[in-house]
Amino acid sequence: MTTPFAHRWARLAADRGPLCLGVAPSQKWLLAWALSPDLTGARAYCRIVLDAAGDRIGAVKVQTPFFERLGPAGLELLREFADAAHDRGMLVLADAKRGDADDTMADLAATFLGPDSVLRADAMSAAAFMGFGTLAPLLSHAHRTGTAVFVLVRTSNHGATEAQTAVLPDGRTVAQQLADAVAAANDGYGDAGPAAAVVGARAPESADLLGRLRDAVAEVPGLGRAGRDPDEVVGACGSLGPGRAMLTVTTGVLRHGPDPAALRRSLSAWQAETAARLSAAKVPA
Ligand SMILES: O=c1ccn([C@@H]2O[C@H](COP(=O)(O)O)[C@@H](O)[C@H]2O)c(=O)[nH]1
Repeated sequence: MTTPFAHRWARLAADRGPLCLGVAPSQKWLLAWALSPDLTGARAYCRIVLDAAGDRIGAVKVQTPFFERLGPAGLELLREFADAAHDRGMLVLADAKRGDADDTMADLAATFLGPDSVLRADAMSAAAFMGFGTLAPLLSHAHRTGTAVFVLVRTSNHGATEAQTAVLPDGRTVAQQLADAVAAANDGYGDAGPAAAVVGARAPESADLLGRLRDAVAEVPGLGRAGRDPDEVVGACGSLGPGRAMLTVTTGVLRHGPDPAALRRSLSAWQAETAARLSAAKVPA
């Protein structure tokens, strides 16, 4: 029997804390780390990140475009990175933000999700712009393989507000409708549903959105960004059950690279801080 993603994450979050490390070998970051902005640089970047993460971090969120731009060798590198992350006990969230018609979704799942897929991730992010129903084949595959689909509910980029807070005829915002759809997609699975959510917690309405998710795992990006108050970001996660919050930091850690010792120090500090802030934010049952 395959262990559901939600249970695997809950166990890791209890052991290693709720922190997820963003992995972004973009040309910008490779140059900032004095690496060549090509496959060689990306390979070195991955080695440094894996060394820094060791076996203490529960999950990595990999920005797939920064690997895809490197062609077939970049995809091979992404797969090697996922294997190496698994060897260190981490879960891999492929942040591909994909969405398409439903007849493509089984193939998308076969590309990204699970040990028999091309890229062997434990989860991927997906957009429901073509209708939440188009995600059904992806969710079924995720259920079968113990993986998860992180649906974009409220993203952390500034430009997202107009589309995601638009009000629907039933009075809910687009983001609220998506959060409710994630919760409904997990109906019948208890606390082990394959639908998860991305909720950038800087937005003032994020606490409401997180509260709508019921048992779904929520990835909360944006920690460590200038202008973001970690208390505000983590505080919004107070209503999530144990092992449901996945708190992602990218820039906040990467800016300490490429020195592995500095990266490790930053990761440890974020790990301790997020765990403490999350437990302080918990709403008593
Ligand atoms: O809505 C968003 C906005 C940005 N990202 C990606 O996250 C990292 C930056 O993360 P920070 O923790 O805010 O530094 C960058 O790679 C963006 O592409 C995202 O996933 N969602």
